[in-house]
Amino acid sequence: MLSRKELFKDTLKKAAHAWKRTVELHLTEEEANLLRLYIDQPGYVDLHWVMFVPAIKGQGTEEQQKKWLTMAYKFQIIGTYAQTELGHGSNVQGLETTATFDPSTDEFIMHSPTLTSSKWWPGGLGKTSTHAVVYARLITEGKDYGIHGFIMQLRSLDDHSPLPGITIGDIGGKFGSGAYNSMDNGVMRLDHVRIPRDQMLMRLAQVTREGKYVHSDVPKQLLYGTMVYVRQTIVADASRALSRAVCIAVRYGAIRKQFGSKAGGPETQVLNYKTQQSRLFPFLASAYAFRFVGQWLKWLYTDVTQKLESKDFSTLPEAHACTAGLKSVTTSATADAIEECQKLCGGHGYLNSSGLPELFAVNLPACTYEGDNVVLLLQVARFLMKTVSQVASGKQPVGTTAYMGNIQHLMQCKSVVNTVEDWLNPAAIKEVFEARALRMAVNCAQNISKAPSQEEGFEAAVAHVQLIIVTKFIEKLQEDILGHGVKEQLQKLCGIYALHLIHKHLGDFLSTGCVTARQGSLANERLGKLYAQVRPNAVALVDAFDYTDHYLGSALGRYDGDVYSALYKEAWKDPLNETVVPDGYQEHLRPLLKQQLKLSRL
Ligand SMILES: CC(C)(COP(=O)(O)OP(=O)(O)OC[C@H]1O[C@@H](n2cnc3c(N)ncnc32)[C@H](O)[C@@H]1OP(=O)(O)O)[C@@H](O)C(=O)NCCC(=O)NCCSC(=O)/C=C/CC(=O)O
Ligand SMILES: Cc1cc2nc3c(=O)[nH]c(=O)nc-3n(C[C@H](O)[C@H](O)[C@H](O)COP(=O)(O)OP(=O)(O)OC[C@H]3O[C@@H](n4cnc5c(N)ncnc54)[C@H](O)[C@@H]3O)c2cc1C
Repeated sequence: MLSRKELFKDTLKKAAHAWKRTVELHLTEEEANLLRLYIDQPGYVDLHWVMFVPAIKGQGTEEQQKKWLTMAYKFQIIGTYAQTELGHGSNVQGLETTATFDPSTDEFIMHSPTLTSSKWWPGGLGKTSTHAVVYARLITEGKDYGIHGFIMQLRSLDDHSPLPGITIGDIGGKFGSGAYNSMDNGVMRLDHVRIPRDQMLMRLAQVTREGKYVHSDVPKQLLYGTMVYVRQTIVADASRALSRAVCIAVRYGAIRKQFGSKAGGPETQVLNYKTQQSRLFPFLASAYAFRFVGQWLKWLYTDVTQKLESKDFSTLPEAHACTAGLKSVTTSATADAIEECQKLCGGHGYLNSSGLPELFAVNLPACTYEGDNVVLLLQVARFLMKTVSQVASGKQPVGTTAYMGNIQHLMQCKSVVNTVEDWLNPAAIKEVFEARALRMAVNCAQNISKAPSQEEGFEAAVAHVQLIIVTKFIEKLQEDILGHGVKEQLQKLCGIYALHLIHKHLGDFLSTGCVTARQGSLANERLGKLYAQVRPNAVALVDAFDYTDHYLGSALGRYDGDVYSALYKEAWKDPLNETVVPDGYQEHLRPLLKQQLKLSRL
């Protein structure tokens, strides 16, 4: 087991190799990220590509982009994204770091005025990054203009030592033993560090030589643009992580046999048990659902970015709501699913050699970074409340809230489901999800009008996001899908995804009158039938993810199913097994045993 310092050094070696190959092969950002996925390290290349570069692209002027991105693409500098502080992470407007303009020297003075203003968490900040985009309160002419981004050099490019006025280090070990512990999430304090005025990212606003603050014609929300970008990538990451865990649990469930042997015959595959299927197959369906909605979200983000370039900001609120909501719902579901997949594999799921503990440790923080999942859902609730009031004033909603324009019908419709088979009808499913989401949003708006609260709407936001995921799965099935019988299997998985949500949130559907108790029971009955129908193809459906054993990193999820010899082989690799008599026996165990033996002979 490597120490944290050895783990860090090993990861730095891998990351430096990845960067070298990135430059030598002239990789694009997309390709560099794929390379990062292959080495499967949430290391330094993450923040450099995923946040430092996008922040400069989104908030820098053309001139600033030209200057800084040229160096960043060639890895002449290594950047991170320093926004969160010890005292504030969710509340960006509450950040305390200051950037005070000094007209006498044409510089900003970057300072950490309090302990809680210490930058805290930025990945790669502790030991690796030479530069950062630092978010701070811009103060000029004695006035505080709120949070803006500034490019700062942190370390010497000669010997990597911190620059004067900068105290910088690692925040210490984190949950889990692997990847995130190889990452130097850092702490940084600034003691009146001066930077040139032109290192303020000036696309959104600028400060003139005289110190005048000038806001540009782009919405201030573009300050948050980098987080929108990352959140849409996180949905794809979640679908990948979930499909890895499901692949391991399904393959192992097909190999593992427990009980059920008759007359000395073979025991039963645990994947045949209904309890195993009802716990695992919704995750299999979710893995496909999140992959499809992630593909759609990537299209939405690209479309919004193109519109922004032509100064069309009309879809920015929708992009924020969709990226925030989908990041929240998919990462929470994925973290819960990976933990459950560990349990679905019994004791062996708890072994590091199963690959599941590390998968859990690396993906659990996704519920927090890039925005705490509750805080992000409250942003979606805010967006929904604005939409409901716009509908009330006669404005026709568009995009993912277009269904709210059908308010007359959806507020009173009754589900058309009368038989188990009716629950296979995508139109019936979509209408039930639309009605639930709309009715919950309207109920929330009515409650807020009676008693305004920032925290109303959490459940309505979940209902809206789940509707988006179900809708995108249904739309995916309306496309041409290659492969004999593939569409039929995906239709079953779409049914499982939607009906397991009805089962899980039946209270919502009943309390808003979208389904009756009988229809709810028919949904459960249909769900059980779908599990049985998917069982014969479950292994094929996870093989379809096409993960190599190397990438899966699991003795339980091996393609060849040779689980027990793999577990046994892995066990002997453990350092504890380097000696048959363990270190410590002579000092601690032997004296006790000898002493007790002697006493027993007296
Ligand atoms: C919670 C936030 C959004 C609160 O923002 P704030 O300005 O304080 O208040 P409002 O809620 O009133 O928002 C004002 C206005 O702006 C809109 N808006 C908010 N965010 C965005 C956005 N991203 N894009 C577009 N528009 C946005 C909002 O809808 C309001 O518009 P109205 O028309 O309704 O007025 C904010 O504090 C926030 O985002 N908090 C989360 C912080 C966060 O995500 N931090 C991540 C740090 S980086 C990180 O974690 C890296 C991890 C490393 C790794 O990934 O490995
Ligand atoms: C592994 C990892 C890597 C990270 N990397 C970076 C990085 O590279 N750069 C960077 O800048 N940051 C980074 N972060 C920090 C991360 O962005 C923040 O931790 C995250 O935004 C959550 O903010 P917080 O820690 O302040 O949580 P808090 O907001 O303090 O959350 C604590 C609790 O309060 C609740 N809460 C907060 N506000 C409200 C509200 N208004 N209503 C209801 N409940 C509320 C939350 O739901 C949560 O349950 C990283 C974090 C982690 C874990």
